[in-house]
Amino acid sequence: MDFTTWEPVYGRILDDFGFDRTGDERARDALADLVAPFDRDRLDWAGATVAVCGAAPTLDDELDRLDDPEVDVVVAASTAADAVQDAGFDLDLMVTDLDKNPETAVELTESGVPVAAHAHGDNLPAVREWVPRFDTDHVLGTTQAAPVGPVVNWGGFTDGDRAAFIADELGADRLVFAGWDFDDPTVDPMKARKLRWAERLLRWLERRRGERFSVLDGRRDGIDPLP
Ligand SMILES: Nc1ncnc2c1ncn2[C@@H]1O[C@H](COP(=O)(O)OP(=O)(O)OP(=O)(O)O)[C@@H](O)[C@H]1O
Ligand SMILES: Nc1nc2c(c(=O)[nH]1)N=C(CO)CN2
Repeated sequence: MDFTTWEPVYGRILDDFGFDRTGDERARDALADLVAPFDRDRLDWAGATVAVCGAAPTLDDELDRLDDPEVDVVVAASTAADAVQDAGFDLDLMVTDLDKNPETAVELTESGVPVAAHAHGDNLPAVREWVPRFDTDHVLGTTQAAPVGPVVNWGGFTDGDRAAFIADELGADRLVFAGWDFDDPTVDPMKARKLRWAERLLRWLERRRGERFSVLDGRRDGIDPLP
């Protein structure tokens, strides 16, 4: 997705949360100074079935979905990367805003697994602390503001839905999901609100793709549509 398509939705997210666009831009610029252009051809997922793993408590019970022979690529959001690896599955990409398990991201880049590292207005200290520790060859810098230099914006807000937008941008043929619970009673009110947005964004993405994400089955009527 290009920024022109993303920007109106981004504006609604900023309004809803009261986030400051200039804060996102400042973090983006700091990230741009720390990363190099990422060769997207190394992640050519054209025709692939991509499993997008979220970090809901249900993930452990759903990891067997990764055993499906149809799954070609595994992407994990934030702490889902640890669960996926602990269960013995190979990871193709970790997507993170560095707020929970940045050590995992360091280890992954050191072993040649790409990490999509996100900068936003509320994680600038983490960007400054952790991105310099990554192996730069294996970092894809992302922003939710306008893309600049090596930092891309292919859409998405929370780590998990951003992972789905990245898979879409990289040509995935089908997206399947593990570890998603939009109604998770264990999350705090801010996280619950972010999950509402993740759900809306995935609905938007599936409509644009002409796909039906099983993770949204039974929920579509209750989702406030995006353009
Ligand atoms: N019930 C859930 N609890 C947490 N994350 C969930 C849940 N369901 C889906 N997810 C997805 O899993 C991702 C990773 O969650 P985790 O709590 O590890 O990360 P996070 O760093 O706090 O994520 P974010 O900063 O994007 O909110 C979330 O970004 C979200 O997209
Ligand atoms: N400015 C800002 N942007 C975000 C934030 C956040 O807390 N602040 N959280 C996100 C996912 O957790 C994604 N983007």
